[in-house]
Amino acid sequence: MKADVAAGRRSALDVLRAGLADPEGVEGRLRVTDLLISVPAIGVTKLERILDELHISRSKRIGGLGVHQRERLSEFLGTRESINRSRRRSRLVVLAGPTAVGKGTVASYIRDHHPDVLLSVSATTRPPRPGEIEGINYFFVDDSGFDRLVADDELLEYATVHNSYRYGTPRGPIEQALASGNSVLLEIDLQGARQVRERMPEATLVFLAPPSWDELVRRLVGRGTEGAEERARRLETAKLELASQDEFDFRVVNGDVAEAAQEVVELIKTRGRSPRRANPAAASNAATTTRGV
Ligand SMILES: Nc1ncnc2c1ncn2[C@@H]1O[C@H](COP(=O)(O)OP(=O)(O)OP(=O)(O)O)[C@@H](O)[C@H]1O
Ligand SMILES: Nc1nc2c(ncn2[C@@H]2O[C@H](COP(=O)(O)O)[C@@H](O)[C@H]2O)c(=O)[nH]1
Repeated sequence: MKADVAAGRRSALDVLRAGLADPEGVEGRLRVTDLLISVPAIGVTKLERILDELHISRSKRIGGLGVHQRERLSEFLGTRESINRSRRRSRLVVLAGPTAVGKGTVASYIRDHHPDVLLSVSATTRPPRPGEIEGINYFFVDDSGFDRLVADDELLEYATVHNSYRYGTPRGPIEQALASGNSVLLEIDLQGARQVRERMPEATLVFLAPPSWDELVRRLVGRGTEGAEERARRLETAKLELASQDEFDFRVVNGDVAEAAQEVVELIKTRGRSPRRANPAAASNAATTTRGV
């Protein structure tokens, strides 16, 4: 029975209800500690705190709970289950990868074709490029505006990218979207991806890889938005980013924008998490998802 709860085959609330209905039955004789510890993400430390908050002693069995203890435990498990349900439905996916690989292009394609996925809009101290729109591409702020966002803890993560400008992910819209069961896509750099992993370990990290180094350089030069010095700086960072692929859950090669976007959307919409390591197999010209092994 405990194994059923741990594996998600039966909810802890169902077991509690069965135990209360039949105090002498199998569920009724189950200790509350055993019930709680079988709930995913409740470990020994949390267990102590929860028992204290519910005013239930360690030795209590479900069938022996008093009226108020029953109410408190039912409410606790009910709330926990509804939070878990909404977390299971929603996903946070981080798309990272070297400069000019096409992160922004793939992310915009997803925004335009999959309006159900929230594409996070970052704050940055970088000045707008021609055609970039405030609130769509970025929230453009000056240094003191960015300092304020940091001081007010309004950013989920932030970093100085390519040793030049600061970029950060506003926390509020993401928390709102996840709480209401929607999926969120962050298009950020490697430092930011690492911070998100630290703060939200349930996030899925996707590495967008170029078909080849030469193609990456072609895309950067072809975009024409950076001078030679800035391009050189970005390519230096790119080498470090390419070397970090193993930290990601999945690797998608951006050969064709629509195909790469489709691969990312499938990762957003499907459930299972991968083991941590992405396979840095040779890149191909097509979008290719490589699962962690
Ligand atoms: N699959 C693709 N095939 C050919 N060109 C592409 C592809 N994807 C993106 N590009 C082009 O590559 C250039 C860089 O793309 P984009 O600006 O989206 O990269 P990025 O990863 O967001 O870069 P950065 O990290 O520097 O902001 C753009 O000119 C874009 O049109
Ligand atoms: N850590 C973060 N990195 C971000 C964020 N938004 C964008 N980025 C990354 O910055 C570089 C440069 O972007 P560009 O628009 O100036 O070319 C790129 O790698 C983006 O992914 C963010 O919120 N946090």
